[in-house]
Order: sequence, then C-alpha cells, then structure tokens
Amino acid sequence: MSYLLLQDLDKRYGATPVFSQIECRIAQGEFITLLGPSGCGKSTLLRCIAGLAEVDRGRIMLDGENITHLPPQQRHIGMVFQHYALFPNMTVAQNVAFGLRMQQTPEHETTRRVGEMLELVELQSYADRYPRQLSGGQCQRVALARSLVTRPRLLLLDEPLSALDARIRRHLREQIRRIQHELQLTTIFVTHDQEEALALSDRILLMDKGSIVQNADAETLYTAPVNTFAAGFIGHYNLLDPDAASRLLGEIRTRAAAIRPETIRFADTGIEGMVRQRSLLGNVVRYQVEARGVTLQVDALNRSSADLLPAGSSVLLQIDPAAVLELD
Ligand SMILES: Nc1ncnc2c1ncn2[C@@H]1O[C@H](COP(=O)(O)OP(=O)(O)OP(=O)(O)O)[C@@H](O)[C@H]1O
Repeated sequence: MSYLLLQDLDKRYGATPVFSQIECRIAQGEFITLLGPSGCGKSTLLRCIAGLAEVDRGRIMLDGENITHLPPQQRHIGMVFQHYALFPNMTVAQNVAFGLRMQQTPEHETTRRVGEMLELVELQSYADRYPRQLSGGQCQRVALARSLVTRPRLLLLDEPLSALDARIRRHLREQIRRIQHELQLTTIFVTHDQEEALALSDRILLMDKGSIVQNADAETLYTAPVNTFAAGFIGHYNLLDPDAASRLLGEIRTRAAAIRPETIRFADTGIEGMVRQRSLLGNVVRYQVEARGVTLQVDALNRSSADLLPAGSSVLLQIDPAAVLELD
C-alpha cells in the first residue's frame, strides 16, 4: 500500500490552472524530489499536501487517512521553506522546542527531545544562540530540527538550500539525506536544481506546466528522458531537430535526437569536426564542436593540460548509435 497517495489532483488560481491530474504513489521512507522550472507548480503542490492551500479536485491520502480537507495542524506534516522563518527573539533551543510547547509536552520530555534534535543536526553547542548569531546554513538546520521535533508523518522541503552558497548547500544536502535515512522519514523535496535532485533522490517527479512529465529514479531520468523537455532539463543533452540529426548522422531521421555530451568521443576515425570553443568545468572540459553544420557540446575528462584542444583544432568524432535517443 502507498504511504502517500496523490489522486487526480487539480488546482487553479482563478482561471489559471496551476496543475492538473497529478497522480503519484509514494512509499514509506522514500525521498522524492519535485523537480521542474520556475512556475511549473512544485511549491503549490507541496502547499496543497501541507494543507496551506486547497486542491480543487482529487484526494490526498496519508497513511490510509484522507487528509484532503484537514487543516494543516491536524495533518502532522513538517515543512521547511526556502527562507528560514525562525523566531528572532527566541534562542535556537526555544525555536526547536516551539512545536512541543504548543502541544503542551512536559518540560523534561521537551528538553530531552530538543537535545536529541540539536544533536541530529549537529548544533548542540548553539542551543543558547539567537538566529541573528547564526549562518544561513545553521538557520536552516535549526528550521529542520524544529520541523522534525514533533515527529511528523511526512517532511516537506521547499527549496531549503537555495539561499545558501554552493559549498554549504552540498554539505547540508548530505546532512538532510543522512537524517532522512536515519529516521526513515518519507520526504518530498522541491528544487529546480537538477544536480541536487539527481544527488539526493530515490525518485524524481519531473514537472512541466502543471503536469508530471516523468516519474523515475535519477539514473533513468538521466539516461532515458521521455521527451525533449526532459532531455533539455536534465544533463546537458545536445538536442537536434530531425534535419540536424539527419545531417550529423548521415541518415534520414524523422524524429528529434538527443545525445549526451559525454557519449561523444574524439577518435582516430569518425565525423570531421572543428573545435570552436572550450570551457573548463573542473574535472571536465566542455568543447563546442562544429560538425556537418551542427554545433555540438562534447565533454571530455580533464586529464592533463597537455591534452587540451585549442579552438580551431580539427577533430574526428565517434558517436555511438546506442547513445542517440529518439524523442518527441
Ligand atoms: N497565490 C497565488 N495566486 C495566484 N497565482 C499563484 C499563486 N501562487 C502561485 N501562483 C501561480 O501558480 C503557478 C505555479 O507557482 P508555484 O509557486 O507553484 O511554482 P514553482 O514551480 O514552485 O516555481 P518556483 O520554483 O519559481 O517557486 C505560477 O504561475 C504562479 O504565478
């Protein structure tokens, strides 16, 4: 049985549909990511699950209970937002204790559970600080501890990392994954960052314009996108219309083709091309290569600076036919 079931959900604001016919089954303990471009309806869907917005049609079942019309406080769902809404006049420990105080949990129990949560997010020594004395990443860990302390049935994370710098983001996302795994907590994470989604998720729901375009694990989404939107959003696929694909591959193609830059190789024989530009992405070098009138991105491992090809180099490209996806 699914732990969380979203059935035929529709939502509109006035005449504008936000999402429609959302269907999804989520198992207990799964880490699901809602991924999609800005405005595709991710946050609104999350807010509907939390009870902060109403769906116009459909049913939301959590652990066998129909929660579609329950007020948020009766859903027992934890939520962390992009901007940490900590109480500025309360210490870290008081912020974390807030939900328990509202439930009138006995004082000794509150102290114990707050201590456990601060340990979980590695902020034990910050208990008496105020939010203004914390970094952005620390604030988000407090927000996480605050939403976990009441032992929610479901954790919803709405772009909790997007206001943080890249290094802190990576560290905190690993921490979130560890905590989620330790607590076996069913989690839905919203992001528009594909790298974050691929790194974190058991399963990704890729959304576009209010619909789920693909529902798959990271590997499937990366290697087998279902259409050109999915291929354009995930990885850095070369997307070629049928004309360009026919010219490049030297055979008639009637559908669009998608080729991942890392599946194209420089070789001793193959399609003639010319390097136009290169950019160093750290461990990878991304070349822009012109071949048969088509501009391609080709990724190569950055093994040594002696191997780097300058702009203007003639190259021969090998494209494995199995790596050419046909898409609509
Ligand atoms: N309260 C509201 N009233 C009217 N329209 C809204 C409201 N909230 C969201 N929308 C619209 O619904 C659509 C989906 O918004 P939503 O915030 O769910 O997108 P999102 O995918 O989370 O985007 P982002 O990544 O930018 O946060 C957008 O077109 C937005 O303008």
